[in-house]
Amino acid sequence: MKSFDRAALTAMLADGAKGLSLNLSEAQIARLIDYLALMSKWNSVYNLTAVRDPVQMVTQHLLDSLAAVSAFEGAKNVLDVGAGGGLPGIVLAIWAAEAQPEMRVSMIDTVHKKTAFLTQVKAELGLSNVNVYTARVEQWQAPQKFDVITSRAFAELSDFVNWSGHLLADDGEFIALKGVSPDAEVAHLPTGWTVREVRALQVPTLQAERHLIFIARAVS
Ligand SMILES: C[S@@+](CC[C@H](N)C(=O)[O-])C[C@H]1O[C@@H](n2cnc3c(N)ncnc32)[C@H](O)[C@@H]1O
Repeated sequence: MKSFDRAALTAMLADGAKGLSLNLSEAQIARLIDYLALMSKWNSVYNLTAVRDPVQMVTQHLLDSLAAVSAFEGAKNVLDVGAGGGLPGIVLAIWAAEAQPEMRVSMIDTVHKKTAFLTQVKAELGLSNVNVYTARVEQWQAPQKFDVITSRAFAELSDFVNWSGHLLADDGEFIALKGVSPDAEVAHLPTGWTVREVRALQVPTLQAERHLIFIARAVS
């Protein structure tokens, strides 16, 4: 399906969310599809994703990000580094707006075109729980520290931690969204950091491995 068949995409997303045991409301599903429509519409201008087929976008972007959201339960102040077109940050914010209203989701990217798109998504979807920043994360001083810092398809774990560690609260944690379990990257984590958990994820309709890597400061 190359055209945007809203009803079919909505049904597919609702099925996938059930498969993840996520109790999404009709309003959450509708907002996620609105986001997909914006990404689809603006992709050629903003170069947001190589995935062009809306059906593939449901699986590879929406369900892939939704599979991770339960790991963020209880987080208050989340940063998505290298957010690009908003994955997982926008999906997390749409989920949290109803499920965790006290959560704020900040997104940072170096590319102005991408953060302009994120600002537009925030306005069009009325996501008052979102902040967008344009900067290199390693040079950025945030208004406050974050209790969770996440990324998907951003960098090796050592770079992720080295470049963003100054933004993490003392008792905070990184949650990296990865494909196959990145054992070599885990082995090369910089001193002072420890992997708390590697959690395998099952993404409905996606025939590929997915893992969440939880990293915290090592206790000395
Ligand atoms: C492969 S994309 C992934 C985008 C999104 N997370 C996703 O999964 O679709 C990596 C993103 O990281 C951004 N990026 C690269 N280096 C960065 C840095 N030092 N600070 C902030 N963003 C950076 C790029 O501009 C790009 O949008």
